[in-house]
Amino acid sequence: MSAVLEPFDAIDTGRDCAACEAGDQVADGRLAQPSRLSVEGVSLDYRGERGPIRATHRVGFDVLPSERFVLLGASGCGKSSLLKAVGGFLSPTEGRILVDGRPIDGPGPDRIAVFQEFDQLPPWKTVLENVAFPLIASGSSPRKAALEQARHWLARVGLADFASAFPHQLSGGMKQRVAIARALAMKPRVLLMDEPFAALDALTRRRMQDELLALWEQERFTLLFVTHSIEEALIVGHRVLVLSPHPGRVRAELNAQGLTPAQRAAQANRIERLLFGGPAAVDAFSEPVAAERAAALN
Ligand SMILES: Nc1ncnc2c1ncn2[C@@H]1O[C@H](COP(=O)(O)OP(=O)(O)OP(=O)(O)O)[C@@H](O)[C@H]1O
Repeated sequence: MSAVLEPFDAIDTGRDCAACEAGDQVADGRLAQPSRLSVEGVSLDYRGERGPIRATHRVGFDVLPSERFVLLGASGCGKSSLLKAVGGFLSPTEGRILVDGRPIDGPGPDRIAVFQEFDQLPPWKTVLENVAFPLIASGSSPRKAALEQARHWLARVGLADFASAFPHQLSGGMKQRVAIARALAMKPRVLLMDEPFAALDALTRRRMQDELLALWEQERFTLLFVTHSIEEALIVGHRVLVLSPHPGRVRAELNAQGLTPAQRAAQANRIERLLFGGPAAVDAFSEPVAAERAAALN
């Protein structure tokens, strides 16, 4: 198998990604300047009964400002753990995580997460209160301004008419839109999404992916998105980091931007081989990609 990269395998360093250079195109200045996220050689361990459980082993990647970056891998490869670590809820055993060159020190409003669960919204609060609550609780905005911001973001996700509804009155997709509005209202520098659409039916999931991309077109936030769906990774991501099974290690970093349908199908096949095809696939993809990426960064 040839180790030569085809054009759509080339690492996207952001130079041909208009969006990645669009830190100054944030709509109305409503979101904070998108940040660069660097994960450097991060190993994550949990305390198990019989000693530490290694979730990821020396994982490294860079997410450029306004880039959509996807972590893809089988169940248990450490995707959520990486997101928790970037969120500041889990400290690396080795390696470090930086936002705009500064090591993170615990959770912060610059990194906000949206999860898969529908019950991430307190059920006793209205939709409007749910979106405004973190702004008020964190002291980011006084109540009146927070409610205004919340209305703005609800309109952005198409839920202006549901401000007074309670979460149980919404569909799964609508609840996820509320969660996205709530996250974006905090003006994060990096938006973290952990399988946000995994619990939705196929049609709603597809629509939500399109809506997320449309929202990103307007707001150009830096996005770190976790999924175990190859299809979703190629729809959502500019780049996709493929992780090996437990403990997660980087198998390859692949371009997912600007692909024709045929290229996307080929890329999906490659990812499938990377995930399930054994060491040959690693030789064919990981090493040249890693080398090219290193060269591009130096
Ligand atoms: N709180 C915890 N305590 C002990 N081990 C944990 C804990 N959370 C995760 N792990 C272990 O760490 C590894 C990685 O888990 P993680 O949830 O990050 O994987 P994942 O790729 O997100 O999986 P999934 O796609 O199923 O959500 C797994 O082996 C898991 O059992």
